[in-house]
Amino acid sequence: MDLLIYHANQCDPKKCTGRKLARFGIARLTHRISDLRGYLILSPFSERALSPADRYSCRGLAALDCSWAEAERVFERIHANTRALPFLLAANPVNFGRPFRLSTAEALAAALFILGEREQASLVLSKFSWGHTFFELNREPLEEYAAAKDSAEVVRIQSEYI
Ligand SMILES: C[S@@+](CC[C@H](N)C(=O)[O-])C[C@H]1O[C@@H](n2cnc3c(N)ncnc32)[C@H](O)[C@@H]1O
Repeated sequence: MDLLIYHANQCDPKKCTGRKLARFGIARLTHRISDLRGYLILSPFSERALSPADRYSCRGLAALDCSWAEAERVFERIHANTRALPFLLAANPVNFGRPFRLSTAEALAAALFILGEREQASLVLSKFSWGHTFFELNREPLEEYAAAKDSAEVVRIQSEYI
């Protein structure tokens, strides 16, 4: 699946997971919001949860690599085609153990897993020393979300974990 990252240039380049994915040719970077057209955009502010039913409804997946402090303002400019990821724990060193606050790489990998693209999900996180920890921490909910029929079922499953 095609992966696109809108990059807002707000992060420490050494720690930025989006830049790292681009360096490995796993995702493309863009600085233009208009390039996101047609992509399913991963947004923690979306009212709709991602589910396997989204699998064929987009040309690819997009994330917005920006600072968490600026995220609400950046996402104000994005209106269509957004999806939130359900309850999952971050494994990255900056937000380890925090629910919902995933790095760009974790968000893309989780979305790929839910959409049935498990090999690509593993490839995304294989570039990070903590990548396997994300799957270990979240294996059970990820399996359940990936087997859900639609967004409403994902939300129901999520409520059992919160
Ligand atoms: C705010 S940026 C932070 C990037 C961080 N500096 C890094 O290097 O990975 C993380 C992006 O991943 C996606 N993301 C993270 N958590 C998410 C969630 N719970 N639901 C949907 N998307 C999420 C969003 O696209 C979000 O903008």
